[in-house]
Amino acid sequence: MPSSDPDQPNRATDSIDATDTDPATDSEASESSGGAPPTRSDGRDGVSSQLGSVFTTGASPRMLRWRRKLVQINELEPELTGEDDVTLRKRSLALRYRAMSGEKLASLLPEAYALVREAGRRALNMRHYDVQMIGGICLYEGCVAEMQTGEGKTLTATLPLYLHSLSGKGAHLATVNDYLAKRDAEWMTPLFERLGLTVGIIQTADDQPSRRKSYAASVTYGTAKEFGFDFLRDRLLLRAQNRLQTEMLGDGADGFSGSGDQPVMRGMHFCLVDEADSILIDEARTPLIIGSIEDTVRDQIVETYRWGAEHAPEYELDEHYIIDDETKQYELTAKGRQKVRSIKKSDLVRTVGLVDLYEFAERSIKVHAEFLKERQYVVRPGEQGKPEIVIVDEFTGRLAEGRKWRDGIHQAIEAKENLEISVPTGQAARITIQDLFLRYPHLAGMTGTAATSAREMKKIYRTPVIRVPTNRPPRRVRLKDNVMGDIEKKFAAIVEETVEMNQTGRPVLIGTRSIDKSVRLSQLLTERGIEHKVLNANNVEAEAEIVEQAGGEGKVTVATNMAGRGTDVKLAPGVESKGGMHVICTELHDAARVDRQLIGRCGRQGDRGSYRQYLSLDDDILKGGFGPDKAERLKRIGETATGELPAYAKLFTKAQRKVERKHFRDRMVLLHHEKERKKMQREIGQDPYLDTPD
Ligand SMILES: Nc1ncnc2c1ncn2[C@@H]1O[C@H](COP(=O)(O)OP(=O)(O)OP(=O)(O)O)[C@@H](O)[C@H]1O
Repeated sequence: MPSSDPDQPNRATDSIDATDTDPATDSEASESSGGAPPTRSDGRDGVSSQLGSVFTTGASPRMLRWRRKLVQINELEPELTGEDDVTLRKRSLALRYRAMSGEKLASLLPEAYALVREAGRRALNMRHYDVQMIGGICLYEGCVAEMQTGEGKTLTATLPLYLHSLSGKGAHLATVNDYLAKRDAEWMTPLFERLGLTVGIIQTADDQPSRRKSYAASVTYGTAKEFGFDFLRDRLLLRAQNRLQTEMLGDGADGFSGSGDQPVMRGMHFCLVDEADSILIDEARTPLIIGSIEDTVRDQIVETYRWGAEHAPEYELDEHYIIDDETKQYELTAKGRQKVRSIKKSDLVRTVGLVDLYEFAERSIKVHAEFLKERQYVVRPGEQGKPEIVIVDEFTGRLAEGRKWRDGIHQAIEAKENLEISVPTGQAARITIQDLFLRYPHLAGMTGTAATSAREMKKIYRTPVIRVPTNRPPRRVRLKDNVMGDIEKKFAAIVEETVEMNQTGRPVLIGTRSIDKSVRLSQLLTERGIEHKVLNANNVEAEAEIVEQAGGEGKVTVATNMAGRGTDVKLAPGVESKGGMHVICTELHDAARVDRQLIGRCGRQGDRGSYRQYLSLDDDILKGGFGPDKAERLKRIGETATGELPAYAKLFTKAQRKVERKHFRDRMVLLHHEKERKKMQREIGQDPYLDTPD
């Protein structure tokens, strides 16, 4: 559905009022407000008591509306449970038919969600909890659902993916890496298959035909990056085939003529972004760029220039070519074209199309006849001593440094002079992650830690952030922050705490801000004889495995905070009764949500767990927040101070807020500039994704 303004598509969200999550709220407050134990239903109206607490007086109209939907879904359950697999599938097909005939997805939601829940129960032995249904409804309505880590985002995602796929335009799930895309897709495939859906997985190494097949599936899992590159490649293809006329064609999904190569995507309809904070906020500015010329094509072009130059002296005026009096164009005669076809060619040149070869020959002949060394140009040593062509200005006779002839003339001269041929590699297409996701008419996100970026999400993507209650009351304990004078004292205290925890058998996870700090801590732990594993962002698959095992008895893991993201830390038997996992945060990050991500590794799904934040007066965050002068003063205080310094604790969160605000402003400025650039380009008839400045 092309929207009138391709950059501001109409979202499926209802009126987006104040966010339900207050970014300034102390996140811990909600963690302790657990409520009732995990029961399936409180027996009153089929809604679990866990949710009951959410819908008490003061609940927003939106929440009350969702609750009514949930009741409808739950009412369908007994009926569906009694039906066999074939009937379930038939129901699913009937829903698809209704959606394709134009019935509103919102009206199909209760039955669709009840079906997905039943399919999950049968195929995966996982019945969506009521809180997951609420998460699913919130995602369908175009929100970012903040669900605590370990609450089952993977299963929740199946709900909106299924519902949106019914309209037959595809539903995408964007993750942060190939590994997670594959793992989640394979995990959820049995559920989708029960309902007659197909699942596609995009991996970086996939070729075009297999990508096309994956996008043709009902639901497609892949990384944000691959979705972006496929969008760009398709757009380049459409332009090459003259099928992309104006930006107003939207994503080019409609009206293909059907000849030649086909794009791999069949449009961008709905995208659910996993780890939304990381993809939509942290990566927002990352540009995805496709070079205009691939290496093999480049080699082919270079060889064809050389082939042209080598044979140019053999062509005779009037016999092989003529010069148009008016346009001064060089044109091959029939005999000239015959000559082009018959002269010897290397394997690479032979693969060039004939029409192109004629053009190469004509250009080389023109250059041979008209462009004379020491007249129109000179050859001089350029950068790094390599000889290069410098144009002689025809009016002033001076050297025009840095200027180049266009339309391949410059390269043809380089070939004639046997110099290195400067085939441009420039950007052919470019899009930022932010722009990419703004192109989806329906966008939603899931994350464990969006509360701190709620304002930004809403402002940029118009996706309100909704905190979804946990299925089981969280029992994560925050231990008092520990402020030390400097990093050495801080690390020493961290090692002591690790030793103590280790003696009780509880697993410890230590998060650092950088790789070198994780290496330093690892050294100190080794000196104390503590066995441990170190993780940094090198091998995602191996890391996922280590993180998974980090919940073993007496395990110590040091990790940069991004390591092993999206992987479930499972507590080994017996660890829970010892107090669960203990997480040590060694420093504040620029974004509070990164800290919360680390904290979320413990106390998953109602498990016990604890964490402590360590800080020191020489932490980077102080410099980022208050500037070098104040940071230096604090550092000096820290150097002489001994013991804990609790009076300074508040300073750190203040600094973090300042840094967050600065990053936020930067991102808004980028958004503004990008918008202006695109507007300007459209006004002059350019494509903002393909006509990119080099
Ligand atoms: N409805 C359910 N019934 C039974 N088990 C469930 C259910 N939902 C989730 N789980 C289990 O909870 C665990 C965590 O699920 P998942 O990995 O999707 O969490 P997550 O929210 O994505 O966590 P993270 O933020 O770390 O990525 C899984 O082991 C899954 O099997």
